[in-house]
Amino acid sequence: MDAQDNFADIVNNFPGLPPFPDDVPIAPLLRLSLGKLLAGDKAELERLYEASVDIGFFYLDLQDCEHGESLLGDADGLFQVGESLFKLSLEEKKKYDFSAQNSYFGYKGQGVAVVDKQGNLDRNEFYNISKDDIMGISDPLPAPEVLHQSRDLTKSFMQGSHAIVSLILKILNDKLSLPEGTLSNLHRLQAVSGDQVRFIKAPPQPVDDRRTALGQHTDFGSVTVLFNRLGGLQVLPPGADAEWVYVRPLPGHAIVNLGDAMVKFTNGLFRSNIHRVAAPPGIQGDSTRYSLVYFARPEDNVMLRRLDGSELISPIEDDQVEEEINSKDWIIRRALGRRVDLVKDIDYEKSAGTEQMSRRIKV
Ligand SMILES: O=C(O)CCC(=O)C(=O)O
Ligand SMILES: [Fe+2]
Repeated sequence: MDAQDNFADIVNNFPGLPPFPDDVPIAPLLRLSLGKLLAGDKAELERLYEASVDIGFFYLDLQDCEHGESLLGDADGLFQVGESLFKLSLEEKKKYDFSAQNSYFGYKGQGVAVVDKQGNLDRNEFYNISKDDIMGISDPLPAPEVLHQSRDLTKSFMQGSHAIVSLILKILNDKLSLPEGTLSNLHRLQAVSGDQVRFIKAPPQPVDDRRTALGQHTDFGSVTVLFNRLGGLQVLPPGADAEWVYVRPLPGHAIVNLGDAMVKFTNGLFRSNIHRVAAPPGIQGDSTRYSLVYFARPEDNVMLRRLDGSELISPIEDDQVEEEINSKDWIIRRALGRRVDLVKDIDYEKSAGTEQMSRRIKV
C-alpha cells in the first residue's frame, strides 16, 4: 500500500495552514484509536504491541472518546499559549534559561545546540515546563506571566497526556506479562520525575538554505505524546539502506513514540526510533512551525536497566555491559550534552541514546 493511502479518509490540512504536500515520502505509521484502546479491543491492543516492536511510532486518533477530545482541546489552547510565549523579547525569555544550574527546564534559545557531528547548530527555540512544578511536587520555577496564567490549562494537558501514557504502559505491561503495575509504578504522576511539556518554535528558513532544525535523536524517556500541525518531523526506519521519511501530521491525532527507557527496560525488544525535524516540506516551508510535546520519563531514581519478569525480554548476553545510570542522570547527560554554551569540547557520542540499537543493523 502507498503510505499516502493510509490517510485517504482524513482531511489534509489544519485550518489556516498550507497543506502537507502529497509528493514527499511519508512513514506508513499505524493509526490506533484511543477509544478502542480504552475499551480493551483485542486487535487494537495487538497493534499497539506491534507498533512498539516494529518502529516505536504510531498515530493515536483522539476523536473517538471524551478523554481524547478534551486533550485535543487542551492542545489547541496550548498552541496559542506557545505563540504568545515565543513572542516575548529574547531578553525576557533568557531570564528563564536555567541550564547553567544543570536544569533542562525553561527556555532554550535558537542555535545553542549542535545538530550533527559537523557542529551545525539547531534552528529552533524550546520552552520546557516541569510536570513536578505544575503538579505542586517541586518548588515553582520563575516563569513569564503568560505561563502563570495558563497553569490550569497546562495541568489539564499534563494529566490528560499522562493518563494516555499510563494506558499505553499498562497495555504493554500486560502484553509482556510483567507483574501487574511494573511499568506504571515507575511512572507515577505524583512522583519526582523529568516529565515535561515542551513548546517548540521554528521560524521559516531561507529558501536557499533549508536545513535540519532539530538534530537526529531518540527521545530520552519512556513515551512521548506529540502534537504537530506542519510537517518537518522525519523518522529513519530501521535497516542499513533506510532513508528519512516525513511523518505527516493528521488533524485530531497525536503522534506517539517510545523513548530510550523502554528500549533499556526491554533489552531492545521495543524501539526508540531515530527522528529529527527538517524544514516543513513544500509550501509549508514558508510558515513558522510550532509544536507541542509531552515527554513521560521514568521517575528520577529509576535505574535504566532490563526488567525481570517477562519471558519476552531477552537476557543480558555475556558480552553485553549494562550501564549503571538512573533516569535523572541519563536525561541531564542527553539534554545538556550537546549545548555549545555549556560544554567546552562536545563529545557527540557521549550524549547519545539508543540510536545504535534503533538502527537494528548487525555489525
Ligand atoms: O517538533 C517535533 O515534531 C518533534 C520534536 C522532538 O522530536 C523533540 O522535541 O524531541
Ligand atoms: Fe524527539
